[in-house]
Amino acid sequence: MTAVAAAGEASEVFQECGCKGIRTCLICERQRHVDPPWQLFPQKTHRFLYCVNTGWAMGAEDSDFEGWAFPFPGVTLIEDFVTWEEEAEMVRLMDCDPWKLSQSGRRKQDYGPRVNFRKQKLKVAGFQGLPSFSREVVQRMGLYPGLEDFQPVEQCNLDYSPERGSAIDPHLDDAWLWGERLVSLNLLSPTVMSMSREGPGSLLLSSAPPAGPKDSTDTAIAPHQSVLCQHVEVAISVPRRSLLVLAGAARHQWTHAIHRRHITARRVCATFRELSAEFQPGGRQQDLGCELLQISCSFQGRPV
Ligand SMILES: O=C(O)CCC(=O)C(=O)O
Ligand SMILES: [Fe+2]
Repeated sequence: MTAVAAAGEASEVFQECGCKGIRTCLICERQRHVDPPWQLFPQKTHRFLYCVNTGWAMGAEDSDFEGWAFPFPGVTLIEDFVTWEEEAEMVRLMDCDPWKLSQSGRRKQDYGPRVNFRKQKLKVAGFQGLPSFSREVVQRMGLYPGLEDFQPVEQCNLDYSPERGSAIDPHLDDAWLWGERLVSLNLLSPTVMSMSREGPGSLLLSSAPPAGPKDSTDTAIAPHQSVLCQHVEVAISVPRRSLLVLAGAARHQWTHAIHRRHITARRVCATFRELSAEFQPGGRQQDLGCELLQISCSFQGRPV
């Protein structure tokens, strides 16, 4: 047997995770005796914390920009979206179905059409809709301002654990098939969604607004400064049982990620996605969109 064949076989034998390419988790890092890539090249990051009351990103304590802030539109956080009992029942039902190994120590269950994003192709066959246990939570979403017309056609459950070193690298969600709002329900433990923007770019900072309600801040007279920075990160604290909606700039201009250090206990997240304009009435693929929507809201789904 050649060395290459032996190595190939060995990696199959040891493959207990779903990592590929540059992605790693604690399991494969231990087996391969490697460090995670993000530890090799630490970069200077300007850290901000998202304030739910003002909708601003505030310079972190003891950072270069403490006391400074900038508006961070496109984030909605709804606390206590499900009760403790609903949370327990949802996770119990999810655990009745198998979880598939995924990248970076995550496990996954997907209820949606099969999609090849690179080729922009999708298959309806096999998709039976969202699971029945989500009917009530999806209906509840429609009661909140900004979500009245939200009709998801995909639910993706992700399971994170500190033992596996689960995380999700900074990324933007697809915008060919998936629409404006990304809605995720955060279950079992709190976490932090890290929004980032790679520079070089300038940031227009104002002296931090008071932590009052979103529209009550008069920033016109506040001191301003424009700063050039390479790597900016805005941390959004996401409580257990809350619903996080990303839209607008938070959806399209800032990547989102969950760092390993922000998974401190088992966390299950259910992300709901709607169709893009291309698949909505008036769009080029409206018929396909209509078919997907009908299947989705039958709530007879099994994981695909
Ligand atoms: O776990 C999360 O909250 C984010 C998941 C996510 O970004 C994704 O599935 O695209
Ligand atoms: Fe995402």
